[in-house]
Amino acid sequence: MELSKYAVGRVDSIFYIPDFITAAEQSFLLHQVNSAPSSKWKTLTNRRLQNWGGIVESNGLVPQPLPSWLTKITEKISSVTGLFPSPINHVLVNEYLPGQGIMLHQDGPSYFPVVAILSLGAPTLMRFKPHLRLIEATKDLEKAPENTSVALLPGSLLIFKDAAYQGNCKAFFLPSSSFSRVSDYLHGIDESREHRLDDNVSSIFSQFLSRVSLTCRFVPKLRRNFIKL
Ligand SMILES: O=C(O)CCC(=O)C(=O)O
Repeated sequence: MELSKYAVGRVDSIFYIPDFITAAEQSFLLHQVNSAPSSKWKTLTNRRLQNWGGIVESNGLVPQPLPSWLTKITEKISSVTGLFPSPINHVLVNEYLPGQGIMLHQDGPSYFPVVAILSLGAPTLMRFKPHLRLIEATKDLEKAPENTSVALLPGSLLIFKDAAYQGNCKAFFLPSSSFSRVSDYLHGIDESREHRLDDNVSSIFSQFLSRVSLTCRFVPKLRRNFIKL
């Protein structure tokens, strides 16, 4: 796939593929998410989540196999995008009720610096905001780093490559051309029922349905499970 055709926003290395999956695939995935035992859900203040693939610790992943309904979709993401060096081995399922969101953040250093987020259910808006250190580093330049937003419709795939995955990207043998400025950006979703695209585009989404997202990543370093006696 020629990914550059799907580049969006005013920040490099963000890609948006609409209709990445069909309505039937969406219903299937939602059904699987909703069939998980209630113990699989972790409830946070502003969303709830399921963790699949194992526990990500600062020094790697204590792996658990992904269920087949997830390997099928993650294999499709890997093969279509060609961005992952090995099979995706970690998926977070987030569920947001109307008005819920996720605060601006950067993903942890254990992940390979590419994220693929599949959206199901309600639409929303993902915001990218320059990190303070990028604002500082570019304050003498003519062009200040910009905020950008991407509307995420159900069935779409958002990809961004984030060198801020602390960054010793060379360790992953990425060509330097694939390093991205997104590394210096935070991403998040406002806790609001209405999402304004940006100052120039006045579309507003009102959310009535809940939204479910699948955040798919690859953790290169695996840790062996151990039992303490
Ligand atoms: O739900 C989303 O689209 C974003 C999730 C996210 O940023 C994360 O899991 O780190």
